[in-house]
Amino acid sequence: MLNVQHVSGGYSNESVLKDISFEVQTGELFGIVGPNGSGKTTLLKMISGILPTTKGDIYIREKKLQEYTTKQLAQIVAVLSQDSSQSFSYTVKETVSLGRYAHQKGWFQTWEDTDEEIVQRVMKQTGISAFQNKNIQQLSGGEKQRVFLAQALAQEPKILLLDEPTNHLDLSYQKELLDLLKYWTTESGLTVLSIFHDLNLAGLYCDRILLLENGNIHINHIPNEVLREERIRDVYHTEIQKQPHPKVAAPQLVLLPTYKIKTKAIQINEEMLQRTNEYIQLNAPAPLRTMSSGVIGSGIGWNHTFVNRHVGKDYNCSDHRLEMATFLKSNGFEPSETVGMMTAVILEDVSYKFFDHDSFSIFVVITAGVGNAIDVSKSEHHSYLTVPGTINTWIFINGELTEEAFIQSIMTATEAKTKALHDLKVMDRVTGTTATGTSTDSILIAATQAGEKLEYAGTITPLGKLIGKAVYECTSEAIRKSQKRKLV
Ligand SMILES: Nc1ncnc2c1ncn2[C@@H]1O[C@H](COP(=O)(O)OP(=O)(O)OP(=O)(O)O)[C@@H](O)[C@H]1O
Repeated sequence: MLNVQHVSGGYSNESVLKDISFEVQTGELFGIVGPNGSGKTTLLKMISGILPTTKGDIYIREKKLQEYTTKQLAQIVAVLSQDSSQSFSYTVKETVSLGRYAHQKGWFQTWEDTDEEIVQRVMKQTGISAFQNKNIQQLSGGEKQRVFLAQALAQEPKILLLDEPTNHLDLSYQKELLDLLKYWTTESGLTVLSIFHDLNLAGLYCDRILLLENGNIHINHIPNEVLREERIRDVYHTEIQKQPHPKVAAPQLVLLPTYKIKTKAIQINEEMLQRTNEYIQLNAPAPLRTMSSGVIGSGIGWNHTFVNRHVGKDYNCSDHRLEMATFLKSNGFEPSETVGMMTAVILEDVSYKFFDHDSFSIFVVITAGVGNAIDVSKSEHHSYLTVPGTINTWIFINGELTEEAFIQSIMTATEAKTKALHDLKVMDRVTGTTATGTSTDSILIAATQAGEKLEYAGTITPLGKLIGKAVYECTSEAIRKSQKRKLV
């Protein structure tokens, strides 16, 4: 659809673009990104025919750009530029209707039913029908942006060139516009070339991204390859981190602020632990990076407060997350900053230990009841029943963990717990075999992310050794305490 071949050029004596070549296929959503001044707008101006090239050629549908008349080009290419806002005193509808110019015939322009239909349709698609009779001068930046987008769409182009189309739009219109562009490229074969400053939006929506650096193509590839951490760091000269989008297979980048509120090196220990008959609570002086399976605050996050709540054995609730959130709120906790677990164990039977290594330390807190003990290798013999967690393991680490170390911490802790059950000969009542855990165990790994960097937490690493020992000892002690209580 579009073929840019060895294009160079710029303004008067200043050459901005240097030997640029790339192709865009029909139906592609093609992103152009790059730092300020890298030549993105210049490139778009050349493709739209506003700015001449000094070298090279641009082909649209295999025909050179210069061979098109202005009107012919307007039937194929529509442009939404950054400075579209040069608004004369037109109404919204009049402004959109100007987009039909390229399709009107003869000296005396006629307005036909199809023109009206198209104008109404694009106004609806861009959400501006309601104020079609308003003067464009009276609109907000985002509303104007949508009017000029509607004007470009009224042109019924085959190629849509957009210079930062989302820069005035609020979150919902950004998403709506990009969803629409994606829909039109996928379903109607519209070809879209768009400049993006927001690399995450580019990563989320584009089929391919061209990264410009000082007027040269740094790379033209799929988003995952273009948005590599080292590449973006080098080209944009800033610290970022790449992570997968939580819902779709797209890369996302987060900025790493240089200015961080530096808290004093904190140490999580038993002085921070408080217990009532109703719950055990630990308030960290700063948010901790967490990975957990709590009823509240599960998954990966940052949390301040940790609550292990006692509930009766007969606790039964259709929405235990909501019920727990309500409980937390009514006790003065902020659910969005809390990892919350439940247990039927008497909280007095909690076991906790602090272990120190040269440069890091861990604090482990465990409640354990084994009424629900299960041998995982034979769990098919059990019916599915959700009851409050019976072994709740909290592991606080005063150190900086990698993602790998978080996951390995869970593995190491699970092995240690299983060994404790084995050594105490805790049995699965249904199968008569040694239990490996209980049916609803919960775990929390929470790290201060300050101090020594701990790459790994496998069983024979320094961190793994501490976790293994602490979890084994605390689980054993907590089980013994709760078993003793039953015998009394
Ligand atoms: N009309 C102009 N006359 C002379 N030089 C210009 C003109 N417009 C842009 N330039 C220069 O060309 C270079 C590339 O500008 P361009 O607008 O293409 O960059 P960009 O990548 O779109 O930047 P931004 O992200 O800031 O929008 C810059 O150094 C800029 O100063």
